[in-house]
Amino acid sequence: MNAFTAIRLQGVSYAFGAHTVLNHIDLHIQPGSIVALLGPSGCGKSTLLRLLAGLSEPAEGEIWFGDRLVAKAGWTLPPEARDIGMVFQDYALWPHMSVAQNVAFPLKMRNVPRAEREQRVLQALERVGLADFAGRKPAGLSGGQQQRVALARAIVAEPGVLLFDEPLSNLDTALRESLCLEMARLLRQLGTTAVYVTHDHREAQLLADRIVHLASGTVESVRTVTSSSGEIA
Ligand SMILES: Nc1ncnc2c1ncn2[C@@H]1O[C@H](COP(=O)(O)OP(=O)(O)OP(=O)(O)O)[C@@H](O)[C@H]1O
Repeated sequence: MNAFTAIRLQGVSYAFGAHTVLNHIDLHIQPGSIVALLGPSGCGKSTLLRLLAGLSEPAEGEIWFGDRLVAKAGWTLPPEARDIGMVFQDYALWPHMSVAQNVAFPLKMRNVPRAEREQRVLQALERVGLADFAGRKPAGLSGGQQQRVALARAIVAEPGVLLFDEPLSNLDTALRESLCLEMARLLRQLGTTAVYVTHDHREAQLLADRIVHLASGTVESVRTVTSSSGEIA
C-alpha cells in the first residue's frame, strides 16, 4: 500500500446485541483526503473508526482500503496487518519507554534496521517539533507534548491510513486550536488519507477536506470544506 489509499465502505452495519449502532453505511473516502466524522455523542463515530482500525468486525457489508478487502461480515484483517497509524484521546503512550522508543515501536514491529529506525524517529520528532525530547519519559511531558509524541508514532512508518479518535479533547481550548492547525498542516504535507472523529464542528472545519455527519448510525450528510477559513459548501 502507498500513502494514497482510498477507503470504501459498502453497506456496513454493526450492532451491540439488539442495538443497531451503524446501519448500512456507504462511504467513499478519496486517497489523500482528510475526512472528519462528526455527530452527537452515541451516534456511532468511534464504532465506525474501530471498524476502520480492525478492532471490531462488521455484522454486514465490506470495507476496502484501495483494492484490498480489509473487513466483511464476521471477518476482519487485524490492525497490525492494515498499514494504519492511530491517535487516541488518551495518547496511549508506554510510560516505561522514552519518547524515542515510543515513536520507534511501529518501525520495530516492521523489522526496520536500527540505523534507519533512529533516522526516521528523529525525522518524525522534528515534524512534530519534539526533536529535543527524544530521551524523556512521557510522564515528563505536557498533555500537548504527549499528543505530539502519539502523532509522531502514528506517522513514523508512513502508513497508508491515519485514524484519529478525538485526539484533542483532553487539551485546553487554546492548545486544541493551535495543535489542530499544526496537525492539519502536517497531514497535508504527508498526503496521507486520514479519518478524524470529533464532536467539535470548529475542529472538523479547521482540519478536514470533507465532513461526514453521522446521526443515529447513518450518514446524514457529506459536505466539502471549500476554504481554509472553514466555509462549507
Ligand atoms: N461496548 C459496548 N456495549 C454496548 N453498547 C455500546 C458499547 N460501546 C458503545 N455502545 C453504544 O453504541 C453507540 C455508539 O457508540 P460510539 O462510541 O460509537 O458513539 P460515538 O458517536 O463515538 O459517541 P461519543 O462521541 O460519546 O464518543 C452508543 O449508543 C453506545 O452507548
